[in-house]
Amino acid sequence: MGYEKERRIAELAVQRATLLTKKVFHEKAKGELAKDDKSPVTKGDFGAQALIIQAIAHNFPNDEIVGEEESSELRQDTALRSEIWDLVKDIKLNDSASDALLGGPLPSEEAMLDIIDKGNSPGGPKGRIWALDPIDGTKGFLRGGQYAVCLGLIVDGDVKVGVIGCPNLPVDDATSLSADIGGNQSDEEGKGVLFSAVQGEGAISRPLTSGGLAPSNPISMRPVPDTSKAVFCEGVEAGHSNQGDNAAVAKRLGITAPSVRLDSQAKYCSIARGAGDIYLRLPVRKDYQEKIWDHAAGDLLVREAGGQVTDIYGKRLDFSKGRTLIENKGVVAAPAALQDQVIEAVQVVLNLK
Ligand SMILES: Nc1ncnc2c1ncn2[C@@H]1O[C@H](COP(=O)(O)O)[C@@H](O)[C@H]1OP(=O)(O)O
Ligand SMILES: [Mg+2]
Ligand SMILES: [Mg+2]
Ligand SMILES: [Mg+2]
Repeated sequence: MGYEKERRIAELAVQRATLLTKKVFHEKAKGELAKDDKSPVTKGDFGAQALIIQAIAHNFPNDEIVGEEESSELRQDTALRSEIWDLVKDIKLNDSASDALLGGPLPSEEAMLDIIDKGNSPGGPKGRIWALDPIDGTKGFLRGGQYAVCLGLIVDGDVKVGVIGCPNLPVDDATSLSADIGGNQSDEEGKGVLFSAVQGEGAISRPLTSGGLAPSNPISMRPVPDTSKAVFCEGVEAGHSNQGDNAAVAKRLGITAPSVRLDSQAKYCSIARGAGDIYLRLPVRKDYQEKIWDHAAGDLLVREAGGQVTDIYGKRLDFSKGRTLIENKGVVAAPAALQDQVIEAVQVVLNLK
Protein backbone atom coordinates (compact mmCIF):
# COMPACT_ATOMS: atom_id res chain seq x y z
CA MET A 1 0.00 0.00 0.00
CA GLY A 2 1.51 3.32 -1.01
CA TYR A 3 1.21 6.70 0.68
CA GLU A 4 -0.22 5.22 3.88
CA LYS A 5 1.44 7.75 6.16
CA GLU A 6 0.55 10.65 3.86
CA ARG A 7 -3.12 9.62 3.82
CA ARG A 8 -3.26 9.22 7.60
CA ILE A 9 -1.56 12.54 8.35
CA ALA A 10 -3.70 14.34 5.77
CA GLU A 11 -6.90 12.83 7.21
CA LEU A 12 -5.98 13.75 10.77
CA ALA A 13 -4.79 17.23 9.78
CA VAL A 14 -8.05 17.91 7.92
CA GLN A 15 -10.10 16.46 10.79
CA ARG A 16 -8.28 18.70 13.28
CA ALA A 17 -8.77 21.77 11.06
CA THR A 18 -12.52 21.13 10.92
CA LEU A 19 -12.64 21.55 14.71
CA LEU A 20 -11.61 25.15 14.10
CA THR A 21 -13.81 25.76 11.06
CA LYS A 22 -16.85 24.40 12.92
CA LYS A 23 -16.24 26.83 15.77
CA VAL A 24 -16.03 29.78 13.39
CA PHE A 25 -19.07 28.49 11.44
CA HIS A 26 -21.19 29.04 14.56
CA GLU A 27 -19.75 32.45 15.39
CA LYS A 28 -21.65 35.50 14.24
CA ALA A 29 -18.50 37.49 13.50
CA LYS A 30 -16.39 35.25 11.28
CA GLY A 31 -13.68 37.88 10.66
CA GLU A 32 -14.65 38.27 7.02
CA LEU A 33 -12.31 40.22 4.73
CA ALA A 34 -12.41 40.76 0.97
CA LYS A 35 -9.28 39.70 -0.91
CA ASP A 36 -7.84 41.50 -3.95
CA ASP A 37 -10.01 39.41 -6.28
CA LYS A 38 -13.07 40.44 -4.15
CA SER A 39 -13.56 36.89 -2.86
CA PRO A 40 -14.10 36.50 0.91
CA VAL A 41 -11.69 35.03 3.47
CA THR A 42 -12.40 34.43 7.18
CA LYS A 43 -10.74 33.51 10.45
CA GLY A 44 -11.63 29.94 9.53
CA ASP A 45 -9.64 29.98 6.26
CA PHE A 46 -6.50 31.44 7.87
CA GLY A 47 -6.69 29.26 10.99
CA ALA A 48 -7.29 26.02 9.09
CA GLN A 49 -4.40 26.79 6.71
CA ALA A 50 -2.03 27.36 9.68
CA LEU A 51 -3.04 24.10 11.40
CA ILE A 52 -2.78 21.95 8.28
CA ILE A 53 0.56 23.36 7.14
CA GLN A 54 1.94 22.83 10.66
CA ALA A 55 1.03 19.13 10.42
CA ILE A 56 2.50 18.70 6.93
CA ALA A 57 5.72 20.56 7.78
CA HIS A 58 6.15 18.46 10.93
CA ASN A 59 5.80 15.16 9.07
CA PHE A 60 7.17 15.96 5.62
CA PRO A 61 9.55 18.90 6.06
CA ASN A 62 10.89 18.78 2.51
CA ASP A 63 7.52 18.88 0.77
CA GLU A 64 6.20 22.03 -0.89
CA ILE A 65 2.74 23.46 -0.29
CA VAL A 66 0.44 25.39 -2.61
CA GLY A 67 -2.03 26.93 -0.14
CA GLU A 68 -4.79 29.35 -1.09
CA GLU A 69 -4.21 31.92 1.67
CA GLU A 70 -1.28 34.15 2.63
CA SER A 71 -0.66 36.31 5.69
CA SER A 72 -0.16 39.87 4.38
CA GLU A 73 -3.60 41.12 5.57
CA LEU A 74 -2.95 39.64 9.02
CA ARG A 75 0.43 41.33 9.34
CA GLN A 76 -1.47 44.65 9.22
CA ASP A 77 -4.64 43.66 11.07
CA THR A 78 -3.27 42.76 14.50
CA ALA A 79 -6.73 42.47 16.08
CA LEU A 80 -7.88 39.86 13.57
CA ARG A 81 -4.53 38.08 13.87
CA SER A 82 -4.97 37.76 17.66
CA GLU A 83 -8.52 36.46 17.26
CA ILE A 84 -7.23 33.77 14.90
CA TRP A 85 -4.39 32.90 17.25
CA ASP A 86 -6.87 32.58 20.13
CA LEU A 87 -8.68 29.92 18.13
CA VAL A 88 -5.62 28.15 16.70
CA LYS A 89 -3.72 27.79 19.96
CA ASP A 90 -6.50 25.79 21.63
CA ILE A 91 -7.36 23.38 18.81
CA LYS A 92 -6.38 19.79 19.34
CA LEU A 93 -7.80 16.34 18.63
CA ASN A 94 -9.18 14.79 21.78
CA ASP A 95 -7.22 11.61 21.10
CA SER A 96 -3.70 12.32 22.33
CA ALA A 97 -1.99 9.68 20.16
CA SER A 98 -3.60 11.11 17.01
CA ASP A 99 -2.91 14.70 18.05
CA ALA A 100 0.75 13.90 18.75
CA LEU A 101 1.16 12.72 15.13
CA LEU A 102 0.45 16.28 13.97
CA GLY A 103 3.35 17.84 15.84
CA GLY A 104 1.54 19.54 18.68
CA PRO A 105 0.39 23.15 18.94
CA LEU A 106 1.84 26.00 16.90
CA PRO A 107 4.71 27.76 18.72
CA SER A 108 3.46 31.38 18.68
CA GLU A 109 1.27 34.02 17.02
CA GLU A 110 4.26 35.30 15.02
CA ALA A 111 5.19 31.80 13.89
CA MET A 112 1.58 31.26 12.79
CA LEU A 113 2.01 33.94 10.10
CA ASP A 114 5.18 32.34 8.75
CA ILE A 115 3.50 28.94 8.77
CA ILE A 116 0.56 30.29 6.74
CA ASP A 117 3.09 31.65 4.22
CA LYS A 118 4.69 28.24 3.72
CA GLY A 119 1.77 27.74 1.35
CA ASN A 120 3.48 29.95 -1.23
CA SER A 121 4.99 27.27 -3.49
CA PRO A 122 4.65 28.08 -7.20
CA GLY A 123 3.74 24.42 -7.85
CA GLY A 124 4.96 22.75 -11.04
CA PRO A 125 5.82 19.44 -12.68
CA LYS A 126 8.44 18.03 -10.30
CA GLY A 127 8.53 16.81 -6.71
CA ARG A 128 6.03 16.45 -3.88
CA ILE A 129 3.56 19.34 -3.66
CA TRP A 130 0.53 19.55 -1.39
CA ALA A 131 -2.46 21.55 -2.70
CA LEU A 132 -4.41 23.02 0.22
CA ASP A 133 -7.78 24.77 0.28
CA PRO A 134 -8.37 25.42 3.99
CA ILE A 135 -12.01 26.37 3.36
CA ASP A 136 -13.36 25.64 -0.08
CA GLY A 137 -16.68 27.33 -0.71
CA THR A 138 -16.12 30.24 1.66
CA LYS A 139 -19.34 31.79 0.35
CA GLY A 140 -21.23 28.65 1.39
CA PHE A 141 -19.47 28.75 4.76
CA LEU A 142 -20.64 32.35 5.28
CA ARG A 143 -24.17 31.55 4.08
CA GLY A 144 -24.55 28.58 6.43
CA GLY A 145 -24.33 26.02 3.60
CA GLN A 146 -21.79 23.45 2.48
CA TYR A 147 -18.03 23.93 2.60
CA ALA A 148 -15.02 21.61 2.53
CA VAL A 149 -11.48 21.43 3.89
CA CYS A 150 -9.39 20.03 1.04
CA LEU A 151 -5.87 18.62 0.81
CA GLY A 152 -4.22 16.78 -2.08
CA LEU A 153 -0.70 15.47 -2.57
CA ILE A 154 0.65 15.89 -6.10
CA VAL A 155 3.83 13.98 -6.99
CA ASP A 156 5.54 14.86 -10.27
CA GLY A 157 2.31 16.44 -11.50
CA ASP A 158 0.05 13.51 -10.58
CA VAL A 159 -2.44 13.51 -7.67
CA LYS A 160 -1.53 10.59 -5.37
CA VAL A 161 -3.57 11.35 -2.23
CA GLY A 162 -6.80 13.32 -1.81
CA VAL A 163 -8.57 14.16 1.45
CA ILE A 164 -11.72 16.25 1.87
CA GLY A 165 -13.55 17.04 5.10
CA CYS A 166 -17.20 18.12 4.74
CA PRO A 167 -18.57 19.11 8.16
CA ASN A 168 -22.09 19.76 6.85
CA LEU A 169 -22.69 16.73 4.62
CA PRO A 170 -24.95 13.99 6.04
CA VAL A 171 -23.00 10.96 7.28
CA ASP A 172 -25.41 8.61 5.56
CA ASP A 173 -24.71 8.39 1.82
CA ALA A 174 -28.32 7.50 1.10
CA THR A 175 -29.87 10.60 2.69
CA SER A 176 -27.66 13.08 0.83
CA LEU A 177 -29.76 13.21 -2.31
CA SER A 178 -33.05 13.91 -0.60
CA ALA A 179 -31.82 16.04 2.29
CA ASP A 180 -31.73 19.81 2.03
CA ILE A 181 -27.97 19.67 1.81
CA GLY A 182 -27.42 23.07 0.28
CA GLY A 183 -29.53 24.92 2.78
CA ASN A 184 -29.10 26.18 6.29
CA GLN A 185 -27.02 23.84 8.40
CA SER A 186 -27.43 24.98 11.97
CA ASP A 187 -28.19 21.42 13.14
CA GLU A 188 -25.03 19.27 13.13
CA GLU A 189 -26.67 16.03 14.25
CA GLY A 190 -25.65 13.19 11.90
CA LYS A 191 -23.40 15.44 9.81
CA GLY A 192 -19.70 15.56 9.00
CA VAL A 193 -17.86 13.25 6.58
CA LEU A 194 -14.16 12.72 5.86
CA PHE A 195 -13.41 11.43 2.36
CA SER A 196 -10.08 10.13 1.10
CA ALA A 197 -8.45 8.38 -1.82
CA VAL A 198 -5.02 7.08 -2.73
CA GLN A 199 -4.18 6.52 -6.38
CA GLY A 200 -4.88 2.91 -7.36
CA GLU A 201 -6.49 2.03 -4.01
CA GLY A 202 -10.06 3.27 -4.30
CA ALA A 203 -11.99 5.88 -2.34
CA ILE A 204 -13.33 5.71 1.22
CA SER A 205 -15.33 7.80 3.65
CA ARG A 206 -15.77 7.87 7.41
CA PRO A 207 -17.62 10.11 9.85
CA LEU A 208 -15.65 13.16 10.99
CA THR A 209 -14.84 12.98 14.71
CA SER A 210 -13.15 15.27 17.22
CA GLY A 211 -10.56 12.59 18.10
CA GLY A 212 -8.98 9.71 16.18
CA LEU A 213 -10.11 8.44 12.78
CA ALA A 214 -13.45 6.58 12.72
CA PRO A 215 -13.80 3.28 10.83
CA SER A 216 -14.06 3.76 7.06
CA ASN A 217 -16.23 2.38 4.25
CA PRO A 218 -15.39 2.11 0.56
CA ILE A 219 -17.43 4.46 -1.63
CA SER A 220 -18.24 4.37 -5.32
CA MET A 221 -20.29 6.18 -7.92
CA ARG A 222 -23.76 4.81 -8.68
CA PRO A 223 -24.30 2.73 -11.78
CA VAL A 224 -26.42 4.89 -14.11
CA PRO A 225 -28.10 2.95 -16.93
CA ASP A 226 -28.29 5.99 -19.21
CA THR A 227 -27.71 9.71 -18.99
CA SER A 228 -31.41 10.55 -18.70
CA LYS A 229 -31.45 8.87 -15.25
CA ALA A 230 -28.52 10.94 -13.96
CA VAL A 231 -28.64 13.69 -11.34
CA PHE A 232 -26.48 16.79 -11.68
CA CYS A 233 -24.51 18.30 -8.82
CA GLU A 234 -23.72 21.93 -9.36
CA GLY A 235 -22.62 25.04 -7.51
CA VAL A 236 -24.84 27.54 -5.76
CA GLU A 237 -22.96 30.64 -6.91
CA ALA A 238 -23.93 31.78 -10.40
CA GLY A 239 -20.59 33.59 -10.69
CA HIS A 240 -18.56 30.36 -10.41
CA SER A 241 -20.10 28.23 -13.13
CA ASN A 242 -22.55 28.86 -15.94
CA GLN A 243 -25.89 27.60 -14.68
CA GLY A 244 -27.70 28.38 -17.94
CA ASP A 245 -25.26 26.24 -19.93
CA ASN A 246 -25.49 23.51 -17.28
CA ALA A 247 -29.27 23.45 -17.73
CA ALA A 248 -28.92 23.24 -21.52
CA VAL A 249 -26.56 20.27 -21.17
CA ALA A 250 -28.98 18.55 -18.78
CA LYS A 251 -31.76 19.01 -21.31
CA ARG A 252 -29.66 17.53 -24.14
CA LEU A 253 -28.91 14.50 -21.96
CA GLY A 254 -32.62 14.01 -21.23
CA ILE A 255 -32.21 14.74 -17.53
CA THR A 256 -35.40 15.81 -15.80
CA ALA A 257 -34.43 15.47 -12.10
CA PRO A 258 -33.58 18.81 -10.48
CA SER A 259 -29.88 19.51 -9.82
CA VAL A 260 -28.50 19.11 -6.31
CA ARG A 261 -26.89 22.47 -5.57
CA LEU A 262 -24.05 22.72 -3.11
CA ASP A 263 -20.95 24.80 -2.58
CA SER A 264 -17.36 23.54 -2.66
CA GLN A 265 -15.69 20.22 -3.48
CA ALA A 266 -18.59 18.61 -1.58
CA LYS A 267 -19.86 18.19 -5.18
CA TYR A 268 -16.99 15.83 -6.05
CA CYS A 269 -17.61 14.01 -2.75
CA SER A 270 -21.32 13.68 -3.41
CA ILE A 271 -20.97 12.10 -6.83
CA ALA A 272 -18.13 9.86 -5.54
CA ARG A 273 -20.57 8.38 -2.97
CA GLY A 274 -23.51 8.10 -5.39
CA ALA A 275 -25.43 11.11 -4.07
CA GLY A 276 -25.68 12.60 -7.55
CA ASP A 277 -23.85 11.51 -10.69
CA ILE A 278 -22.48 14.35 -12.80
CA TYR A 279 -20.62 17.52 -11.74
CA LEU A 280 -20.43 20.27 -14.33
CA ARG A 281 -18.43 23.45 -13.87
CA LEU A 282 -18.83 25.29 -17.14
CA PRO A 283 -16.82 28.49 -17.55
CA VAL A 284 -18.47 31.83 -16.84
CA ARG A 285 -15.54 33.97 -17.94
CA LYS A 286 -12.95 33.23 -20.61
CA ASP A 287 -10.06 34.47 -18.48
CA TYR A 288 -10.74 32.58 -15.20
CA GLN A 289 -8.09 30.00 -14.40
CA GLU A 290 -9.25 27.28 -11.99
CA LYS A 291 -6.93 26.83 -8.99
CA ILE A 292 -5.25 23.48 -8.28
CA TRP A 293 -6.43 23.52 -4.63
CA ASP A 294 -10.05 23.70 -5.82
CA HIS A 295 -9.78 20.38 -7.70
CA ALA A 296 -6.78 18.17 -6.80
CA ALA A 297 -8.37 16.13 -4.00
CA GLY A 298 -11.80 15.94 -5.69
CA ASP A 299 -10.32 14.88 -9.03
CA LEU A 300 -8.62 11.83 -7.45
CA LEU A 301 -11.60 10.99 -5.23
CA VAL A 302 -13.97 10.79 -8.20
CA ARG A 303 -11.56 8.85 -10.40
CA GLU A 304 -10.91 6.33 -7.62
CA ALA A 305 -14.67 5.96 -7.10
CA GLY A 306 -15.19 4.91 -10.75
CA GLY A 307 -15.57 8.28 -12.41
CA GLN A 308 -13.73 10.34 -14.99
CA VAL A 309 -12.79 14.01 -14.58
CA THR A 310 -11.84 16.18 -17.55
CA ASP A 311 -12.21 19.72 -18.79
CA ILE A 312 -14.79 20.78 -21.40
CA TYR A 313 -12.48 19.51 -24.18
CA GLY A 314 -12.28 16.03 -22.61
CA LYS A 315 -8.69 16.62 -21.41
CA ARG A 316 -7.63 15.34 -17.97
CA LEU A 317 -6.96 18.11 -15.44
CA ASP A 318 -3.25 18.99 -15.53
CA PHE A 319 -1.90 19.74 -12.05
CA SER A 320 1.71 20.14 -13.25
CA LYS A 321 1.46 23.71 -14.59
CA GLY A 322 1.75 25.74 -11.40
CA ARG A 323 -0.88 27.13 -9.03
CA THR A 324 -3.64 27.14 -11.63
CA LEU A 325 -5.07 24.71 -14.18
CA ILE A 326 -3.86 26.96 -16.98
CA GLU A 327 -4.13 24.20 -19.61
CA ASN A 328 -7.79 23.40 -18.79
CA LYS A 329 -11.17 25.09 -19.15
CA GLY A 330 -14.07 24.12 -16.91
CA VAL A 331 -14.63 20.73 -15.30
CA VAL A 332 -16.79 17.76 -16.28
CA ALA A 333 -16.95 14.83 -13.85
CA ALA A 334 -19.17 11.81 -14.51
CA PRO A 335 -19.30 8.01 -14.23
CA ALA A 336 -16.54 6.76 -16.58
CA ALA A 337 -19.06 4.99 -18.85
CA LEU A 338 -21.02 8.24 -19.45
CA GLN A 339 -18.15 10.70 -19.74
CA ASP A 340 -17.95 10.71 -23.57
CA GLN A 341 -21.67 11.39 -23.92
CA VAL A 342 -21.54 14.19 -21.37
CA ILE A 343 -18.55 15.81 -23.08
CA GLU A 344 -20.35 15.55 -26.44
CA ALA A 345 -23.39 17.38 -24.99
CA VAL A 346 -21.18 20.03 -23.36
CA GLN A 347 -19.41 20.67 -26.65
CA VAL A 348 -22.64 21.05 -28.60
CA VAL A 349 -24.06 23.47 -26.00
CA LEU A 350 -20.84 25.53 -25.90
CA ASN A 351 -20.60 25.54 -29.73
CA LEU A 352 -17.21 23.82 -29.63
CA LYS A 353 -18.12 21.51 -32.49
N1 LIG B 1 -15.05 33.49 -11.06
C1 LIG B 1 -14.92 32.25 -10.57
N2 LIG B 1 -15.11 31.17 -11.35
C2 LIG B 1 -14.99 29.94 -10.87
N3 LIG B 1 -14.65 29.66 -9.57
C3 LIG B 1 -14.44 30.70 -8.74
C4 LIG B 1 -14.57 32.04 -9.17
N4 LIG B 1 -14.31 32.85 -8.14
C5 LIG B 1 -14.03 32.06 -7.09
N5 LIG B 1 -14.11 30.76 -7.43
C6 LIG B 1 -13.86 29.59 -6.58
O1 LIG B 1 -14.87 28.62 -6.77
C7 LIG B 1 -14.88 27.78 -5.62
C8 LIG B 1 -16.24 27.57 -5.09
O2 LIG B 1 -16.97 27.02 -6.08
P1 LIG B 1 -18.45 26.61 -5.87
O3 LIG B 1 -19.26 27.80 -6.22
O4 LIG B 1 -18.59 25.48 -6.82
O5 LIG B 1 -18.58 26.23 -4.45
C9 LIG B 1 -14.10 28.46 -4.60
O6 LIG B 1 -12.84 27.84 -4.52
C10 LIG B 1 -13.99 29.84 -5.10
O7 LIG B 1 -12.94 30.42 -4.52
P2 LIG B 1 -12.81 30.48 -2.88
O8 LIG B 1 -12.00 29.25 -2.45
O9 LIG B 1 -12.10 31.72 -2.72
O10 LIG B 1 -14.23 30.45 -2.26
MG1 LIG C 1 -11.17 31.63 -1.17
MG1 LIG D 1 -11.77 26.93 -3.10
MG1 LIG E 1 -10.78 28.49 -0.09
